[in-house]
Amino acid sequence: MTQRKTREGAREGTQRRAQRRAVGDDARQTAFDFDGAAGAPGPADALPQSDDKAAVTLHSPDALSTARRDGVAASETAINARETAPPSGPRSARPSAKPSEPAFVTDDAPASAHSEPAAAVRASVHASSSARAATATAAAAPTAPMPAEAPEIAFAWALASRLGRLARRNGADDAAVTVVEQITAMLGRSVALGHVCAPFGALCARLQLAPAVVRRALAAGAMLGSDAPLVLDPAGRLYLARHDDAERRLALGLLDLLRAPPHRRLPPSAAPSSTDASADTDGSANLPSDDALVTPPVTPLAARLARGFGRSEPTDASGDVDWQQVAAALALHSRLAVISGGPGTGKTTTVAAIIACLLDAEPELNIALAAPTGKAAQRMLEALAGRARAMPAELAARFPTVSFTLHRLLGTRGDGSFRHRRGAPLPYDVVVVDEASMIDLSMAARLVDALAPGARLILLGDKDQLSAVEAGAVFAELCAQPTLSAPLRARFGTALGVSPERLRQGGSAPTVVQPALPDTAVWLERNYRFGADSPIGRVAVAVRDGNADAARNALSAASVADLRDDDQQAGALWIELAGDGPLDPPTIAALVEGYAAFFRALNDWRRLHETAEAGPQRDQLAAVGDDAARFGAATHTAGASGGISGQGLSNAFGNGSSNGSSNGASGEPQADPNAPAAREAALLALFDTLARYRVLCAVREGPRGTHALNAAVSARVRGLAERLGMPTMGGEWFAGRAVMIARNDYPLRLFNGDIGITLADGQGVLRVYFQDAASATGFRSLSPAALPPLDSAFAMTVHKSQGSEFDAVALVLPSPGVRGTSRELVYTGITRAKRRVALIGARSVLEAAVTTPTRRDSGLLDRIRRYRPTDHRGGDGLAGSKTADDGDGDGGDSGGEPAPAA
Ligand SMILES: Nc1ncnc2c1ncn2[C@@H]1O[C@H](COP(=O)(O)OP(=O)(O)OP(=O)(O)O)[C@@H](O)[C@H]1O
Repeated sequence: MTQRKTREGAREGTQRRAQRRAVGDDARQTAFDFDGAAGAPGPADALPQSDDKAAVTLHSPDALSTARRDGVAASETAINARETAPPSGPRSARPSAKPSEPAFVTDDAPASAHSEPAAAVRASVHASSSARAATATAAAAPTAPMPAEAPEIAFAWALASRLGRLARRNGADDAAVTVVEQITAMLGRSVALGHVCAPFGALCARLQLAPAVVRRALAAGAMLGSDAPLVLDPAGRLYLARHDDAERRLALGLLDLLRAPPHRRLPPSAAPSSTDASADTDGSANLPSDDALVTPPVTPLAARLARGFGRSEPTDASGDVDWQQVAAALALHSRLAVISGGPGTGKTTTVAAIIACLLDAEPELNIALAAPTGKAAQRMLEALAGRARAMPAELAARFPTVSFTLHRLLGTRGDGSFRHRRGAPLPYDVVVVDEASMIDLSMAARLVDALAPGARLILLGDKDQLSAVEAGAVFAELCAQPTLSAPLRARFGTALGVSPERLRQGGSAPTVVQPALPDTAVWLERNYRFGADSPIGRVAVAVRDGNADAARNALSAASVADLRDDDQQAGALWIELAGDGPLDPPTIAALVEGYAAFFRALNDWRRLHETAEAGPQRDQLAAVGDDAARFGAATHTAGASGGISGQGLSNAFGNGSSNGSSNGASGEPQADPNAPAAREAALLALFDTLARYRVLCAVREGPRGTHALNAAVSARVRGLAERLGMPTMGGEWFAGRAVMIARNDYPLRLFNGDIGITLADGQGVLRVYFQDAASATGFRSLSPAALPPLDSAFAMTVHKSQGSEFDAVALVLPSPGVRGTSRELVYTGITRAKRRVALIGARSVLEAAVTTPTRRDSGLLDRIRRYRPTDHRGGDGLAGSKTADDGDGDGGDSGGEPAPAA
């Protein structure tokens, strides 16, 4: 008996794990967590191997982001997984069963399958063959080879296939399974494109099926309800359960942040006593003061801000509203501050002032700096360290000295869970996150969950940049309506000496509907770096505003020859490229020459490792220079060689000015080659010069994608390395190859986006060098064979460039007709440039991108509004709202959707 129960439990456990895998859930995503109710876990190998493999490949968050980034590769992975998945039901109903079978078409379902929903489905389906065809094309994956740019189709197909099988196992008949497949294919496609949810009514309309029919089919497959893979919310949004769970936790967490004022994590006995709010002389005596809990004695807000910003006067002499100060005041007041601004609008300046104000009041405050990528985290730390140096020494000494990636901050474990979460919070009083527009929904929920009670969260970012690769646009949503309540406007207006009426922005006029999260967001719109008349600033604003004419006017028409300008004159260039094929050789040669300073630094490194006399080296260089000069002459005259020009190469290798290398790029090396300092200086010069310039692409694939351009640039660099006698290894490794890590590797402490440079070590062996703040030298090197997946880094996607800045950027638009550009992408690419940006492509592509903003479906703000009214129930009001929402799976059936049509 006991044995039978154990076997049954094991079977049930296996089944439940299989279900969970089927929708790509994992132990962290608890909304669809069967374990609480499951029997004893079954043997791990109970599932067919192919089933396991497919589920893991297709649905882990990493897989989805990889799918979106990797185009063909991901599609192929998904297809392989689909094709290796075992059959699970009658052949006629399996979308994956037969390549030639049109996916998601119900006509050939067996007649015996007719249930009531099946009959309705069948009737609708017969009436809508064109809709079926459209659906199969747009959402459900075709069985023909996938187009390279359609990883979302592969994901949609795989999800549909999984959930179709799950529905069948749950007892749905063929027709209901077909509906499940169709609707989940469309949902999967939306999710893969970054939406958190999809409008159920619109999905039904596209299928030309009544919502009631679809709901009954979903119910027949046990797709909705407790522990089910899908959730339909009261407003008619269809979610994957894990996204519903993440959105719910995030909404509740954000409301929780706003419910109580900030306070420190001090034990009660050590906590400072409260201070009378009336001591605050800035006119806010009736407001609950943030200072009351944390800062005895309270300093007037105006004085605090003036000190934090290092000004003698609190108010802006021009009489304009100083939104940096407003943002800082908000961050001091509230536990949540969302500060959005483009590059150069003063986000770093503002957050430095906020930290100074907080540390000034509470020297022991624990502050964490974090960002979604290692690069962005490092940039923030360096920028803040720079600001701290201008502050009083005792204050500067208390500034944070480390920064984290979000994964590191939260403590990613090998099994994919996180050390810090609700119940095991982060040991910080303040968490500052830069580049927050890159945070997806799941990470945002985890971050908010992991905050200590009373801790503050300060999010910095640019709402107009690309959103996260994964589902969600949390940052843009949170700062969509930057609205200050009347009491705060009064308080801040008094402190800053401006009328409260002027403290409105983003169209937050009095008539605007109440925002979901007032008193949390501020936009910084004045650009202190570019100035109103700078070409980069003008074109960035025009693109941001969707004004294609203004964008065109702000760009200067240029030719490929202008790209060769090694001095990288400031400006915003437009280089028209007709046709849709690969870039022509002169254009590629010009793009390569952008790396001239890097090549000079590379040559310095080589010289440090030469054992031969200087004479032969110069001879060798001269020979290479001659060779290239011939190439260059051909390029200039015939315009077709694709070589590096004589001018470019002679600059690159020591005959030109030495603006690339810190240890003297021209002539002989100026440092003792055996001194570690000389090696470090040469390495630093390599990283510095590499960081000055980058070729950015909208897409990876295609003739104007990163793969093609990396191959073209790499071929040139490799050729140079060979001619200089620098080592190469196999087909892809050569001295001078710049690489970018494509996947986090925690044991190696390498993270997605980390940049390395391949160089010969003292023994002439190729190693990849990385900057490493933890190392005494500032660098470390690893064997190429030890590295996680990587790409060459001479050309990178705009997505990958987020969080980085370069002096000069060449932004290559895709060929006409290739999807992948958007307003946000072009804006993000342009704003990576500090001095010069060159846009290269077809006019039609630029115009289409500028006029195509990205919109992401989400229920976050609605959910916050929905949960909010329960706030005044008292006690754990927000938790009460959770209960109301928990029933969404079933509740959705009754709320938000029209009554079932007969
Ligand atoms: N209120 C101000 N008055 C004058 N100069 C300012 C002001 N705020 C910022 N700056 C200057 O503008 C430049 C850009 O500021 P900051 O680095 O803070 O902007 P940012 O938004 O963090 O830029 P990025 O996103 O590119 O890092 C800096 O040189 C800074 O000193």
